[in-house]
Order: sequence, then C-alpha cells, then structure tokens
Amino acid sequence: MSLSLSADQPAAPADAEDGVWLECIECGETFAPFADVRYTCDECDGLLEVRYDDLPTFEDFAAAADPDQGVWRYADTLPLPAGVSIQEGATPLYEVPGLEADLELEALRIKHEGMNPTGSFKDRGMTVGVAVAKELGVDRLACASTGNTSAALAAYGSRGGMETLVLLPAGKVAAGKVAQASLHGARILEVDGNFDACLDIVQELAQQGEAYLLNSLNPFRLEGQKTIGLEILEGFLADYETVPDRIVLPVGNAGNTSALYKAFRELVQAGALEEDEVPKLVGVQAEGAAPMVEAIENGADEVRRWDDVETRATAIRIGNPVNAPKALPGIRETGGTAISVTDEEITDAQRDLAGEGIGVEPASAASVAGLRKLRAEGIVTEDERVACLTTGHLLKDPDAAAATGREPEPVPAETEGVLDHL
Ligand SMILES: Cc1ncc(COP(=O)(O)O)c(C=O)c1O
Ligand SMILES: N[C@@H](CCOP(=O)(O)O)C(=O)O
Repeated sequence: MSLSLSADQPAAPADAEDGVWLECIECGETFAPFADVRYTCDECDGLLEVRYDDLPTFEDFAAAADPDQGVWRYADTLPLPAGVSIQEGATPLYEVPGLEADLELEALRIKHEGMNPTGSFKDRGMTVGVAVAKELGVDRLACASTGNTSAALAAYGSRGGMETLVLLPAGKVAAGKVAQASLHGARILEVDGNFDACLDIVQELAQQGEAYLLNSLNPFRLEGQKTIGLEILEGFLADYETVPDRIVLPVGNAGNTSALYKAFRELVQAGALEEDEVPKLVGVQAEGAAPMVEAIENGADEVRRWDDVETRATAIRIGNPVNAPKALPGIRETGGTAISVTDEEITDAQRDLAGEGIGVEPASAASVAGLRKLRAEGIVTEDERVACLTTGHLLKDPDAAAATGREPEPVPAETEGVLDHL
C-alpha cells in the first residue's frame, strides 16, 4: 500500500520534473506536476500526492537554516524552491506548565498556528498552492470555506496579484474570517447551503476550468502544511532530544492529519526517523460533525458523509472530509485514534488555553479537549510527551470568545464609582 509507513521510496517516473511528480494514492498512476491542472487521478479519480526522488533529513533542513524563513526553510521537501510568501510558519511551540501539571503529563506543548500571518495554518498551504498556481499560469483562484481557507486564499491571492473567489456557507462563518476575505479583496459568494455543498460547487467550477481550486483536495496545499509536523519534531528534538509520543489535532477536512502523516512517512523513507518513533496521530472532531471518528470506531475504510452537521466550532463543521483516504491510514498506521468532544468540552478547553495566555478559536481548542478526554480514559498515559495543535487565532471568532469569556461590567465615569464597584 503506497500510504503504509513502511512503503519504500518510489523511483522517479519519466514524467517527473526536477525530481518531482504527482502519484495517485489508489492506482499508482503518475503525472507531471506542472504540465496540466489536475486535482485527482485521471484514471480512477483517487487522491493525488506529490512525490520526490530525493528526500531530505533533519540535517539537510538544519544546513538550510534561517529560522525566520518559516515554511521555505523546508524547500528541499516542497515542490518549488520559493513561494508567494508573507512569512508564514515558524510558529511558537508554547510551554503550558499549568495545563501540563493539570493533565499530569511528562510534557505538553501547544503548537499555535494562530500565529501565522492570517491567523491560521492555512497560510502554510497557500504559500505553496498560490506559487504552484502561478507556475501553472492560472489567473483565478477559488475555494469553499468555513472561513480560514478563504481568509488565507484572499491574502495570498492578492499578494500574488490574482483574482480570488470564495464560496462560504451563508451565515455560518465567523465574523473575523469574512472581514479578512473581504478586505483582501476576494469575491465572496454566500451559498445557501453548508460547507460540503460549497465544496461540491467549487470542485465543479474547477473541473470546468473556471478557477484553480485551492482547498486541501489540492495536493500542493498539503505540502506546505507538512511543515507543521517538521517544526513540531524539530522543536521536541531541540528541547527533549526526542520526538513527541503523540500529536493531537482538530479534524475537519482532514488535510492536516494527511499532511503530518506524509511528513513522517517521508522522514522514515529518508532514514531520518525510525518507524516506531513516529508520533501517534490523534484526530479530534466535534460530536455534531464526527464522520472520521465514526469511521475509525467502526474500522471502516471509507467515511460516511454526514449531511447535517452542527457545532459551535464552525471551522470544523464539516460532514464529508475529502482527505479521509489519506488521513485514515495516517491515524491507523501511527497507532493513533480519533475521538469526539462536546461543544461544552471545547469551550472549557478554550478557557484552559486562555488561562495560559493562548487565545484560540473554538475549533482549535478541540485538540486540548480531546487530549483531556483521552487522559481521563487512560488512553494517553502520564509518561507521554504530547503536542497539541491549535489551528486558528482567538480573533477569528470574536463572538465565540466574548460568549466564552467574562462579561464586561458597566461602571460610572469617575474613580470613586469604579473603586466602589471593585
Ligand atoms: C481553525 C481550524 N481548525 C481545524 C480545521 C480542520 O483542519 P483539517 O481540515 O486540516 O482537518 C480547520 C479547517 O478545516 C480550521 O479552520
Ligand atoms: N476549515 C476549513 C475548511 C476547508 O478546508 P480546506 O483545508 O480543505 O481548505 C476552512 O477554513 O475553510
């Protein structure tokens, strides 16, 4: 199986360009990377992955080291040498002593992707995806979005001088994200339907050649998102001389789960990581939108599409995770699991993180909520070193933050009155 952790490094086919090619994860068909626009396999419609004939090790990344370069420090494992960049990546791997003690863990760190230029991990994918779009010579970019993808696409598209079109589920996207897409100049199409319906439409537009699709179905986007995993591993190696036992992350379209697993597979193929060192991947979904959890619990090879999804974590209100064929093996082959959490547990975790000074949007807090639950169930043990991924900044969803935080207290406009109130 091409997605097995023990799969060998494939030999470059004739259609590789500079040692880079696309390969179908289902039938193994290969394609030149930049000759034509394609998102899935021409033969069987399977998902595609980017392949390289030469895979770098940690030493190679260190040799290229300018830590401020962020995503592009890892250019040896990306399809192009440079991107349309706004200094994405190199996000903090925060220590959280209070939470670490509360959860009784050997080590807990928070990889806060909310500290990217537009406030979410999507920037790592867009810096690569928009560069590939330019390489392909397309001029209009599009995505469906629960908000963050649209904010990142709008910013990187305008930086790249390209037209952007975003399809959003009407009334279901947090205020900060719509404001970003709007100010960066995207055309915002509000669809009377949910995110999955938006993605269906944008895929059809892309197939008809109306726009270049930059959702995570696009294999080049996931190459940029691999760098989250590389940064986490390098951070743990620097601080603990070992990689984490487990990485816990929120799951929506399952792009990050797929991307992190690919990063680890490539390190194994490069001889930089032993198979038994690969961190267990734990996907967390909201109870009202948990098709991946259902598939893992049932041992299913395919995910059942959920037509009605609901959660206050709007970013992961997704019923048909398009990357499931890549993400399910990622969770299983690493010995990980998937778990769902209630909206209340998400809100509590958002407060826990805020108590450590880390402001995240609700979907991000799902990782910490899931970790707490797995710790209570004894599945995560006290000797473990764990990284939780927080995917988006608090300011993305100011309404959720205000509803979760303390109420403002009205006071009179004079000091005595304020002192009396206190
Ligand atoms: C803030 C946030 N967290 C998590 C996710 C889920 O990530 P993925 O789709 O890679 O599973 C998304 C979007 O999908 C998101 O915007
Ligand atoms: N949460 C996402 C949903 C789309 O995910 P993508 O990674 O496939 O673009 C968003 O922010 O829109």
